[in-house]
Amino acid sequence: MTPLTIAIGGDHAGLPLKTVLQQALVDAGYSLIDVGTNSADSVDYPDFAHRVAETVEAGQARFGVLVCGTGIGVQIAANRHAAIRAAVLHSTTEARLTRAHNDANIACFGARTTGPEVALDALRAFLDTEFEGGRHARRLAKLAPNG
Ligand SMILES: O=C(CO)[C@H](O)[C@H](O)[C@H](O)COP(=O)(O)O
Repeated sequence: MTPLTIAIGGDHAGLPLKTVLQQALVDAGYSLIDVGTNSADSVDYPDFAHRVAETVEAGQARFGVLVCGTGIGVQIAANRHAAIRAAVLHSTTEARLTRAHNDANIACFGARTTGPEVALDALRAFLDTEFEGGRHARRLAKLAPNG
């Protein structure tokens, strides 16, 4: 079976947590598209958020993972793309519900706000939860521009 592909990226502030999440995803058998950054040099988080969003929008990856200092900047940038529903996660409950109810396709994390164990648990819950559809699909339709 073809492994699920995940696009991953983030800025310098997110790099320590991105590295942990990236290794865990590889160990779990996922195929990764890493858009960077991979150095501690200061960079701009929207550049990496847009790359991950574009990769998911193009269907080259099923899900995206984004990491910056708080997860908020990358979430804002990714959500400017029409096909993207990006959510900042601080718990397994948020991860499960944003997949089940919002059909979120990008998980965002804050390396300065969320520890690696909590982030890893949340990412696993995000990837293991299916969208429930039904009433939630009707609501998602209303998220479309001018919806
Ligand atoms: O954009 C952010 C907040 O949503 C991210 O946390 C960035 O990583 C942060 O702004 C980077 O800050 P720095 O002082 O340039 O390291």
